[in-house]
Amino acid sequence: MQTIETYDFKGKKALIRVDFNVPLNENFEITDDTRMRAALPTIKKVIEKGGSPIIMSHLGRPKNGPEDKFSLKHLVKHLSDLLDGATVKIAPDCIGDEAKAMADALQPGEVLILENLRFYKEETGGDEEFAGKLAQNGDCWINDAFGTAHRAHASTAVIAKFFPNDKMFGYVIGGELESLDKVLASPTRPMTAIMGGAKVSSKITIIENLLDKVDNLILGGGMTYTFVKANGGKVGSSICEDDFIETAMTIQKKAAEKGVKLYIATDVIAADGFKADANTKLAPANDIPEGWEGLDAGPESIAVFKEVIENSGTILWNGPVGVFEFDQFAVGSRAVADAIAAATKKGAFSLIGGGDSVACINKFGLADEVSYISTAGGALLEYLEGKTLPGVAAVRGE
Ligand SMILES: Nc1ncnc2c1ncn2[C@@H]1O[C@H](COP(=O)(O)OP(=O)(O)OP(=O)(O)O)[C@@H](O)[C@H]1O
Ligand SMILES: O=C(O)[C@H](O)COP(=O)(O)O
Repeated sequence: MQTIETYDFKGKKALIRVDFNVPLNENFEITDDTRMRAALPTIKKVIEKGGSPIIMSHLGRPKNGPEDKFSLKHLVKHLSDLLDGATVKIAPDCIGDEAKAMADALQPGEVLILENLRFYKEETGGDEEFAGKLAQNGDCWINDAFGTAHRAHASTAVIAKFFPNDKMFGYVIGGELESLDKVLASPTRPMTAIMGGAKVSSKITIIENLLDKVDNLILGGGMTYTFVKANGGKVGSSICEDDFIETAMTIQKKAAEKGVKLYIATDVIAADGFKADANTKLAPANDIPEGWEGLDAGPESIAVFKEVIENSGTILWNGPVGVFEFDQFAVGSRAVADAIAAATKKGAFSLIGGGDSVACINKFGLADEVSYISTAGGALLEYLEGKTLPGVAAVRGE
């Protein structure tokens, strides 16, 4: 299999599928450029080895063809800044004569971005003819979009057949797989997963699968209350998914059978509304008054979480343990982030994934103090579930 290191890029046009699906504010300014920064080593390497990078990405989920707010033109200036002022051009379309002409005319050191792939429904439809048209813009294909690797789209998977001997992973996917495989295959024990956040239903299967891998499982944030209710507790108006109470019971039973230690928040900061300036009170997690909802972990839970995390060899964090966006409910997530940083300093391997979890660690300024930050949300979780990701399989020729 080719790699960026071995491949000869000299004079070649390298089609790089990246995940530049970054958040934009109402003025089309990028509010978190983690995914763009992550792709820089791959882009720079292609340039350094004499190739011309041609960037392909989606942005958002446009449904009806081209739409200004989903245009990748909003990213051009910032990419140029990140590349120390390199010339970055944008083609008005991702396929067709004009895009091809612009790709052909690229000078050494210049970068071309093709317009949003999802302006064509053929992209998400995995259309082979469309993939072939994209392929005409380059001599090789680098897949570096880990965040989109769980999608079998034209540019993430189908395009591979047009480059049987000229396809490879970029550094983002390479790094993500290496880090995730390390967590999954040979974790330094004890291994601890912290699962919080708000998406109980979409993450509960992952929790079940994680029981085969971890020694400790911390359940916090919005994840707490379905479990508390399953155990007969009163959760007030906390986020809770009644349809998954049965699953929560099964998970607890399985954890006991497998010897996995489960730590569910025992005390919480309850609020009288989902807002930054809500009134608060400390409450037992299983006795939250009607009209109140748990929005952060309490001091007793935080102390236990910290102790477990700081004595772990491998740590996986997905989902904040409180509504960290509101400062008064960020205490638990801050404590978890600090404990992860402390454990990492002592030699633990720490991996953080998920859009809000990454925003959380960035907010606390601790991104440099953890071992690895994943650029992926859904793709990371599917990989952790043991699923084959189409974007990975396509490069490997599986
Ligand atoms: N107790 C709680 N009640 C309600 N919401 C909570 C609670 N604790 C955390 N949250 C919210 O959960 C959200 C994050 O959940 P989510 O499961 O989406 O995590 P994530 O890291 O973004 O992962 P993904 O990328 O898979 O979405 C945050 O916005 C946070 O405010
Ligand atoms: O943000 C993401 O998770 C990726 O960019 C994939 O986006 P999608 O869920 O719209 O396919």
